[in-house]
Amino acid sequence: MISRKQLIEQIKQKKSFLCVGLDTDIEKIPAFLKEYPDPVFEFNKRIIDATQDLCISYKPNAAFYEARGIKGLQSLIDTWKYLPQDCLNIIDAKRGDIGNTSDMYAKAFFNEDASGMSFDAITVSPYMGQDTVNSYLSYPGKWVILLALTSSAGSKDFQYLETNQGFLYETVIQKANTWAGADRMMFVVGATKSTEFTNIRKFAPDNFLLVPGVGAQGGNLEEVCRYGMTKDCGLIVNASRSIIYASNGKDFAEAAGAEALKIQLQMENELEKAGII
Ligand SMILES: O=c1ccn([C@@H]2O[C@H](COP(=O)(O)O)[C@@H](O)[C@H]2O)c(=O)[nH]1
Repeated sequence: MISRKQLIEQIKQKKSFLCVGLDTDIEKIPAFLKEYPDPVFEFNKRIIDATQDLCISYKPNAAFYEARGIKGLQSLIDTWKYLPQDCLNIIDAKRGDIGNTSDMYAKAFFNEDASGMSFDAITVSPYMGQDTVNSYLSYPGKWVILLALTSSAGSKDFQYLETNQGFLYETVIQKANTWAGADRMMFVVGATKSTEFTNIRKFAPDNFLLVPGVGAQGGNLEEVCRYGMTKDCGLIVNASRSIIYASNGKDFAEAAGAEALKIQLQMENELEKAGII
């Protein structure tokens, strides 16, 4: 469990607001790891060892684990157990369903006694409304990270539709902020949408934003910070492929560490510019 206060402290202490995405594809990891009983866990473990001083968050994407059935679930459980407890550990699951089904999703990812895992935060789709989000909020101290303006090209299909209260994504943010405070609710905003951050801050002045899309998707970290950073930082910027697949050789963990360090140094610079550290 990590509170807003602890998150802000971690950012200042580590001079970083980096989230390392564990989108671990068994087809893409170095061949020599296949000798280990669980190559995916071994890969994640070494990535975590190489990056934990440089980031404040980890985000396994559930799809990469669920796609491998029982073995994948075991890799996810073992990875969760290995994640540093001072980091905000996010399961990127993008769930959303009626209440009793959401209760089961929440149990799967938040209730260690039931499933063997208890992440600090989960990504959730807002499409089905408040009753479908309450299940996650009923776990004290856990975070909901609601999809608002995604990094995908298809974000234009629905998220920019006009509603009585502006674009649909603006309505999502305004409504969801009546469901929980900025100590429990975050929003996903893609780094590829950096020019929208000024607008988003009108509706989400205090919320942390989970920002995927730097690295492999080409988002610009400096612009994200210019338009999206708050006095507490307010940003958790994710990079997955650019870090974890920085090398496909024996040096993959070292290369991941070097890539994470590059981003952390940029972040340190941005935090200094903003007078946060
Ligand atoms: O709008 C969104 C929401 C989630 N994602 C997820 O973030 C990572 C990005 O990975 P990269 O390799 O750094 O591109 C991945 O898990 C996506 O599912 C997103 O990209 N955009």
